[in-house]
Amino acid sequence: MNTNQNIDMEKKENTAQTKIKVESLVKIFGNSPREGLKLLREGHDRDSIFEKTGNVVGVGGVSFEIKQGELFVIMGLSGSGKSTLIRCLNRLIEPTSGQVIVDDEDVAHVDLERLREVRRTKMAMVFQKFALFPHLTVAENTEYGLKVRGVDHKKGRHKALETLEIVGLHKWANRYPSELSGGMQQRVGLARALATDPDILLMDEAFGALDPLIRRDMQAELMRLQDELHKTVVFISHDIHEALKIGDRVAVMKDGYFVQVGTPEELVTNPTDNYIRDFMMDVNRAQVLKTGSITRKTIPFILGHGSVRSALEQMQRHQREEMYVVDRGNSPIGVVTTEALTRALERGIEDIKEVMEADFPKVQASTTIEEVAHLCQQELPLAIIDDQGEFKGVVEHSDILASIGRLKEVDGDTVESQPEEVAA
Ligand SMILES: Nc1ncnc2c1ncn2[C@@H]1O[C@H](COP(=O)(O)OP(=O)(O)OP(=O)(O)O)[C@@H](O)[C@H]1O
Repeated sequence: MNTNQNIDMEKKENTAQTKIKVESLVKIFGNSPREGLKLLREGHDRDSIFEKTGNVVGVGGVSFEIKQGELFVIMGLSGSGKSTLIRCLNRLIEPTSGQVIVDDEDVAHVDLERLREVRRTKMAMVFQKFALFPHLTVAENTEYGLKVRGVDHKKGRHKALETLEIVGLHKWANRYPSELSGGMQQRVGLARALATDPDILLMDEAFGALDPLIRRDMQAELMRLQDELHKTVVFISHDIHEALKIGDRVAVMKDGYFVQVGTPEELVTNPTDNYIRDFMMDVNRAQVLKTGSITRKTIPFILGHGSVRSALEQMQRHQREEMYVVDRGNSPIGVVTTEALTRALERGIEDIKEVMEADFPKVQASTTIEEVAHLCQQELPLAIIDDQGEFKGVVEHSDILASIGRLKEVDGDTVESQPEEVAA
């Protein structure tokens, strides 16, 4: 039995600082957007505004905040307003009203010169169609944004090669886009955006043109880059699986509005209406739910606080067959079972260290249930730790099975043990 599993899933850093704050953003297409806006404010819906004025409401008034380092996905069906919204953020499309505050500055209302500066220094966009220049090499394409900014060739080339290395394409620097596969071309698109070192990446259906397998690679690549570079990413997708897989938070958009914004787990376990519920119908919950959401809070035994006898008494009181032992920093360091403790007592062993099993399954709370499902075969419950390595509780194998629907629905609630206070 291989019980020493330590699935090391780095939890994404999500600092508290707001990077983008969008307030009541509206975009109305047509000849008389002001008239459309007036009707919108009077409470008319999209269809009614179209009938009365011929104007199309692309975005009907959305407000949201994105944190520094967050990967925020806007997901919706065709025509829901995703592209319009993301283009309003850098004003490739001029908003009709509302604010787009980036680092305390309302980008929706700065003059064109300042807007160009913001685009050059803070935001870069990655498009679905790659938009590479066919007559330029991979390195030249990557360097392009830097050249436009007036960075000298030597420096620009150095930065381009460095960035190509990050996306794994440095060996292809002197090739032309036509020699590359679709996935590789999109990596160049990504490298070109990253080369300018923007704080914010705007990605409009960036992987939409890729084959499923390559798309999966690119999703993994983006998540890896995100962990490494901590950019703020706004990612548009019409694919709910992609959205739930890569997003720290996902906004589901419909007819120009956000229907629900939440973490993938919140959307799966707590859809606010039938529209969201329908989307979640064919989602594999095990791929979305984290072990942290089914962790049973349990009281561990603190090493140094007692003897074999006191550990056994504590376990009997809690009717537990096994109990994790933590050090004074609350890190799990071993597990004891009633059987081993009883045998130790019979043999007159008093020190818990001599009885403790140090080989046990340890899993980070941010690991998905799918990733730990194979550990169901093991005898011991999983010790769940946070990203600082502190003990959070245990997951029983029945919890894993229940969460993926084989025994019963858990609906993401934390399953708690009886919170009886004991002196350790
Ligand atoms: N330039 C435009 N002029 C008029 N209407 C537009 C224009 N651009 C978009 N629209 C309309 O705005 C609405 C939102 O379009 P948008 O392209 O933002 O949707 P989307 O969710 O990105 O769709 P897709 O996934 O197909 O790109 C649609 O009804 C669309 O017809």
